[in-house]
Amino acid sequence: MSISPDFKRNEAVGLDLGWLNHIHVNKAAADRRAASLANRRSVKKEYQAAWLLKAISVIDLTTLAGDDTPGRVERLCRKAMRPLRADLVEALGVQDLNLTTGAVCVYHEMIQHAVPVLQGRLPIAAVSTAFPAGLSSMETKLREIELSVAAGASEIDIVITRQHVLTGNWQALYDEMLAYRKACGEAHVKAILATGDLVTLENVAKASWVCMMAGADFIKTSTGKEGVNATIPVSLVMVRAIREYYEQTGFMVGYKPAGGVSTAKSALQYLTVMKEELGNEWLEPHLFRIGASSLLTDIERQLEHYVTGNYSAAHRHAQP
Ligand SMILES: O=C[C@H](O)COP(=O)(O)O
Repeated sequence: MSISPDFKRNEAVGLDLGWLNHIHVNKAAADRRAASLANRRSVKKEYQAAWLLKAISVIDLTTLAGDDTPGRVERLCRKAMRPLRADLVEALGVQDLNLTTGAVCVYHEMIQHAVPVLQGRLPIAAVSTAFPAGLSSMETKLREIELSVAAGASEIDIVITRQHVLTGNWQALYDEMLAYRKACGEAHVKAILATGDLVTLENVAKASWVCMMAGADFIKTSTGKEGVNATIPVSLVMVRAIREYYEQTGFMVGYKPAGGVSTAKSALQYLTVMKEELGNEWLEPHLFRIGASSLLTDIERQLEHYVTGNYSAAHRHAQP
């Protein structure tokens, strides 16, 4: 991650149940705001290409499939380092940008195949802690984090234990998150809330707060494996929690919508949410990522249309 030297990493501030008791989510208002974002053109047409390039720079280019192979991961890494076809880079006149995605995101076992291709030029995010359900022993999950960091991951995407949220056991969630944060050491930790499993937006808000209070560097919506993954209403709740946490503590926590974000249009909506709710500072890769496996293909297609006026079939674009 390119982080400015004075960036102050979030630290555990202690579990304050008083903050949680104040949380109230107006679901109807969140839904209305989400609908207004979906219905309006989020970015003026003349700026769309620039915004799509920005979107590419914050993608955690992901492959998290049971049939992942070393070859697939190596292709993914090469794509992450050169996410746009050379002719499009030239036509857009953005050779000097040296555009890359924000990171690649893989299973622990695949880190070893990403390392030689990326050679430290891009962060490797690993999903550790028994992704996606997280239902292994704590000892196993902490060991997995340590092994992922030792193998070369500089970002760890952990999954929380959903039952702690569903039973209101905030102390257990705090303790778990704190232990993960400690096991990560210098590696940054993204807390996956699996919001599709959490039933209410109030639970999403409370889980966001507890994970931030326990030192999460990012809060992330989903594993991509829940029935419902990233949505705009959930994002509004989470980014507002990030804003309030910043107002209370001075710590800037990052946000990562993930799962089902596959169109350029939806990426622009998430960028708009970040810009309007948190401001331009939160549009940089150290504070914003989009976890996605197929989004880049659609963005490349839209940029080709911008350059040539035509769409080519999606299969013509290199799939990671
Ligand atoms: O963390 C990222 C997600 O697992 C990717 O989900 P996706 O395949 O729906 O883009």
